[in-house]
Amino acid sequence: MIKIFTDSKDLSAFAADYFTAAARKAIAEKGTFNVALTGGNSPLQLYTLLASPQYSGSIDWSKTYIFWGDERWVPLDDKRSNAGMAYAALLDHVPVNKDHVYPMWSDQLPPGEYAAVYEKLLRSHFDKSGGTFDLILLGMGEDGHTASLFPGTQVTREQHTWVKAYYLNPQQMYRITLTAPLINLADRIMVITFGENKSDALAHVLEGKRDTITYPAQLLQPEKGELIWAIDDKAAAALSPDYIKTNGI
Ligand SMILES: O=C1O[C@H](COP(=O)(O)O)[C@@H](O)[C@H](O)[C@H]1O
Repeated sequence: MIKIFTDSKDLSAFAADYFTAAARKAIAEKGTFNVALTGGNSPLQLYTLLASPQYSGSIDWSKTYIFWGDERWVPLDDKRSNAGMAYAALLDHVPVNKDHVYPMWSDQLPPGEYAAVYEKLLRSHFDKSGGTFDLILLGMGEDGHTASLFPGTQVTREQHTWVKAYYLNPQQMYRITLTAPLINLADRIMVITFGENKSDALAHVLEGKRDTITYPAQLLQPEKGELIWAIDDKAAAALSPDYIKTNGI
């Protein structure tokens, strides 16, 4: 499904409503809400909105467990940190239990070891709380990457492991990421994508020939859950009218 907006404010309000509804449903049904946050610029407005009195009061943050879809392997006070951004825009302003927040970062372990620890933590958390992620938020880069599943990387071929870390040469940094086998178990995936610089990649991802090595966002194919692309009209510019007619909501 895709939902196209002409205004980023409307897009973020839609995403905030979606987030809130997912949280309320999960908490009503099983007592917890398990969500993975995304990084980059796209979710900033959403996080700010969720922190506002209009939204923050409608979620039981004490029953909310926060994970991440991916991370740049930098400390939280580094301006590139996805978790640092989420704390500043959202988590520092809502009554979430800080012990229920699991950034993908450790200053004690190297990234590869921490990826295994993070996977263990997720498996044990899901054993206790039941199910997997109620919601995974993601973005998409102009190269068609999502989470830290970058074009041409081995991690796009992963079939079993849930969390991987690897050195991303072009960026000269480690990345840590959930992999497609775990992402696709989620009940809901929402990908937030803005801007004309993403229109070519988005058209390839949604309408092009399947090539998940070149366009890793094509890996998003939930087994049973819902996948929704919340995009602006600039990102949607290269989609065909037929595709929009068939998949638009
Ligand atoms: O590097 C990353 O980029 C993507 C896309 O970011 P955006 O700034 O274009 O919205 C993001 O989804 C991912 O979490 C992040 O690590």
